[in-house]
Amino acid sequence: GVNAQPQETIDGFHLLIEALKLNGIDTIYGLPGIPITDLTRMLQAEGLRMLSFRHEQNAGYAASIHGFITQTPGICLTVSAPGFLNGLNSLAHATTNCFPMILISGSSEREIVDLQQGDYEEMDQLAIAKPVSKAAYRVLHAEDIGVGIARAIRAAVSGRPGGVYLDLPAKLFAQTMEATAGRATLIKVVDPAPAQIPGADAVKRALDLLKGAKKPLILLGKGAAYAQCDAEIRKLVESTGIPYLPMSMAKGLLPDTHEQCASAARSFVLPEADVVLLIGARLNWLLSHGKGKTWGGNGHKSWGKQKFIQIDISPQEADSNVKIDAPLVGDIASCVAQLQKAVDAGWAKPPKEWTDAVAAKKNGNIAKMAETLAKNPSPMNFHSALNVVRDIIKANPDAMLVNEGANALDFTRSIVDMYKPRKRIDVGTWGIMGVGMGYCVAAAAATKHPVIAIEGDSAFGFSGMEVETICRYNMPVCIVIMNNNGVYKGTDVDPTGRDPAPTVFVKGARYDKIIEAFGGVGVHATTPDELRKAMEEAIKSRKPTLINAVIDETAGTESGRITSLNPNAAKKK
Ligand SMILES: Cc1ncc(Cn2c(C)c(CCOP(=O)(O)OP(=O)(O)O)sc2=O)c(N)n1
Ligand SMILES: Nc1ncnc2c1ncn2[C@@H]1O[C@H](COP(=O)(O)OP(=O)(O)O)[C@@H](O)[C@H]1O
Ligand SMILES: [Mg+2]
Repeated sequence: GVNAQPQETIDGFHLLIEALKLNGIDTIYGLPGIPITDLTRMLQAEGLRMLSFRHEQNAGYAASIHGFITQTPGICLTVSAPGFLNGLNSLAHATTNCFPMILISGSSEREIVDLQQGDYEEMDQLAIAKPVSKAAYRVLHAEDIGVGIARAIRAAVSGRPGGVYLDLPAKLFAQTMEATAGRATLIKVVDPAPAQIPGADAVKRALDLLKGAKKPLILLGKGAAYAQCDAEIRKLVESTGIPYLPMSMAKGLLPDTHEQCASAARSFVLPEADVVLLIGARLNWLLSHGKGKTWGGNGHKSWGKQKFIQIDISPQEADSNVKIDAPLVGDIASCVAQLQKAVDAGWAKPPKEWTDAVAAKKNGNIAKMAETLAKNPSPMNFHSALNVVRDIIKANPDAMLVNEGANALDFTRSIVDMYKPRKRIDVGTWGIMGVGMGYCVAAAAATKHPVIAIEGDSAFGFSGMEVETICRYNMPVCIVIMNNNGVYKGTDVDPTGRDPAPTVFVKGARYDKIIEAFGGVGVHATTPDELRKAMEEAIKSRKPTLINAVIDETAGTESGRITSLNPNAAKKK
């Protein structure tokens, strides 16, 4: 017949890119190589932001925290086998922390993998990903890419968010199909994180318990921050008048300076409270599993009498550690809305003796801390350095705060007040070191706000090479390394005299020189004034900056706040 129009075709590369764009994905964190190098070029050419890292682990941490900040899955893209394995840490981190992310890795052909015939970077990646992910899928045919992306997104963000693995064998990308038919296979997911309304009976049970409390306490977890119903949460806290404790990444949901914030009285309110309302917080190790000394311990008058209400989207979380008297299963926004209705209908504030007792304890501790912060020892210690950081964050409440280390983490969490939600992003549930620089890239890419990273010198070392990445994209990141010359402190020695101790680093290390290699601003700060000036300049200039803050080597304690988790070595005979 007449010369038929050549059929327009579409290949696997472009079906994948169009499926991502169709679902509002605009940023990819990854590292090029076989079989995805061309994919990274095409993603960029098609208008997605393709952020390329120096180690896939950091790209993965970036993707995981992108998910926490935006409620859309962060995407990490890696090559097969070694690249995939480097991404696994962050996939497990995302699943553990309930952050939505998708790890997409190229892989070898099934025929060769399944016969173990020794393909280039051969590995059964799907099988290896399953145990550390919330869900894991593989796509073999181009017409299934639309379903694969839809399933991965829905699995990542619905219910309890988590890490999802999507395995794409190399041959998939070059497959082609007729373009119109191909595009018809793509799915734009509808309502991927549906509201989960709590049952009326569960709401009533929770309210009856909370109404009757003499010493109620609200515990806000990172789930409450993730839910992005900030005004509703603030209204519930303020309209009930109940004191609240924010977990690390829930800080800023209400300003830490809020009169109902009980952080400075944590060790008083946990054992004393008679009813505890958990909102998006698990009673895991961070809360001493809801029992033991932290909660009053055996023999304490509240022992075994405390009642728990738990708002959580996971129906299985209740009773994981202690009996939950009123599980309220649903998404936080829906659960808080139901509770608010009852509060609006009339609510008695908690007894004055309770709120006064909390305030007295809190104000006493704040006064003590103020005394410590006012000291100006030389060399600087964590307190005098963080007193500066505290002022900088107060003056720049929109800045993102990345934080990791042991003392560098624990002191920052208690000294640096946060004023807005989802600004403090840190090691999370696992206490994992190495998230810092990946988090900085994602925080800069996902929020456009300036990013301040307070890093232990050991913690920084896990991802330090990404300083080049931060400079390459010219990101407004100000890294402050709390350089106490070691893991926890810098004073250990090798009793045999042969080597440096396993916990110390090069004396007087000049980390600030590293960033100068990539065109960034390096500062060596030995006083609070030098630190303040350098941070203010970095915020103003928005130039990538690394400040090497020299901290007293004796200032830290082993493992910071969690010293008790260290096993006791048997006493030498
Ligand atoms: C991946 C990984 N490796 C090792 C650790 C163990 N660890 C390590 C190695 C820390 C570093 C502490 O040293 P730092 O310099 O970062 O902080 P401070 O000196 O301020 O305490 S904190 C901690 O729990 C970890 N949590 N995660
Ligand atoms: N939108 C949501 N609605 C309800 N629960 C949520 C939501 N998002 C996350 N969660 C829950 O929040 C909890 C977060 O707990 P966790 O990570 O232990 O916080 P933290 O460490 O701050 O205490 C998880 O149990 C998770 O299921
Ligand atoms: Mg250190």
